[in-house]
Amino acid sequence: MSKYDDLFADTAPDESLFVDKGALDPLAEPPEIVARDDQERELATVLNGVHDGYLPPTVSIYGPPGTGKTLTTRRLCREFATRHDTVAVEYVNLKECRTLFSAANEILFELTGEKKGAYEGLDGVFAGIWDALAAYPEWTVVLLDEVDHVRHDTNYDPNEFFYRLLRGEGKLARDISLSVWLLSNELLEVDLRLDSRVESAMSDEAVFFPPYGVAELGAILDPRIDRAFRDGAVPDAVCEYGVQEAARRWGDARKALTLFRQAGETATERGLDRLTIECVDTNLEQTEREATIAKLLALPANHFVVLAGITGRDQGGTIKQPVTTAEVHTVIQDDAFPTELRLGERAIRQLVTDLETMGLVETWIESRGADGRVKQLETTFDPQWVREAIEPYVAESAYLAALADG
Ligand SMILES: Nc1ncnc2c1ncn2[C@@H]1O[C@H](COP(=O)(O)OP(=O)(O)OP(=O)(O)O)[C@@H](O)[C@H]1O
Repeated sequence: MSKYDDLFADTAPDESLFVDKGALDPLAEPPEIVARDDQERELATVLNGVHDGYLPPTVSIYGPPGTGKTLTTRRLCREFATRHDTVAVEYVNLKECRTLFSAANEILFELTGEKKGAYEGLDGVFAGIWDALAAYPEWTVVLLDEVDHVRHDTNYDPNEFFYRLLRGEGKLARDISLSVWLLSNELLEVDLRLDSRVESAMSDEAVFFPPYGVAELGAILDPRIDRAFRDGAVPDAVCEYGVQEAARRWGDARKALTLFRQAGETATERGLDRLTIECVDTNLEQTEREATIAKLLALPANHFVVLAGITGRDQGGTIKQPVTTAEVHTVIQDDAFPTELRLGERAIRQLVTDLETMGLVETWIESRGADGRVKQLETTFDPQWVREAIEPYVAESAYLAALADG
């Protein structure tokens, strides 16, 4: 017997509680969308506008992560398009786009399978988009997912981008009927601080996806847990407990699926023949930690600097929270940022508001008697996680580099 026979025998999942772990993969398309009847109806009503000769120039689809925005919107549009030759749907994810140019190029790529070189500029890319759409059916719906990811880049003025997309000359000249559906966590007008020129070109059509409650998460998870685990491996009480905790903490289907996968892995590692509440508890924190760190890794550098300032250490080396904006300012003002990028108190306040909107920071006002009222800041998660996510940001600032060394 080679050592690999032993190794494979050792790691073979014969004691596993799973029969089809893939059923808990959040990326796997579920056969049925459940618990989103209201949103499906709203979206279907908008699409049916083609029968009256109208689709809104924009539709905002917004809500917190893992609430089914992408799944529901894509499926509904696809189903509608297969029933109507006059309608085409294209899906573009802008998550990786760091500039206005790359975002536009990504749309072009979806339409044509090709991208333009940088020398053709934004004008060249938009010309390509209008050329492509001229050959499309009468109505085109373009779904722009994670459009909020590109917002803070120095090269990116969302106003410029949206104005071209909605009012571009090439589009108007060719009478192209384009409906741009914007998927994001926040309502874009608020989030991107769009100017009135762009706002007037957008419609106020919006569909909100709220966090899932217990009953909704249960309806999503039950069939997938059934498929994923061996018969009897997930007692009802444990299933209910996990669903309740996932709903109370997150309302996020993606995290809830991950929680049950990890809890199943824990039970298997421990040689148990069924999932226990303890297995779920062990992974609640773990799931939260992974999801938060993923969020931290996607933050623009300035936001991360402020967050690091909120989780600075005191003289004794322990992380001090809560802190005030002034304290954050003091901590990070010695930074070796180029002067023009150094963050003043006003910029810090704005960044804190962003972080609060993203659910990473909470703030409250404390009365200090004669000293007046002071705003206090605190992370909504274990501040130590900021240190765990620091590596990719280290080159951005001397302050972060010092923290990473420390
Ligand atoms: N209503 C639902 N019915 C069945 N499965 C669902 C439902 N909602 C979410 N899911 C599951 O959760 C996964 C994540 O959902 P989705 O990607 O649509 O969330 P989202 O709101 O677009 O999230 P984000 O804002 O992070 O992009 C889906 O791929 C699917 O597996």
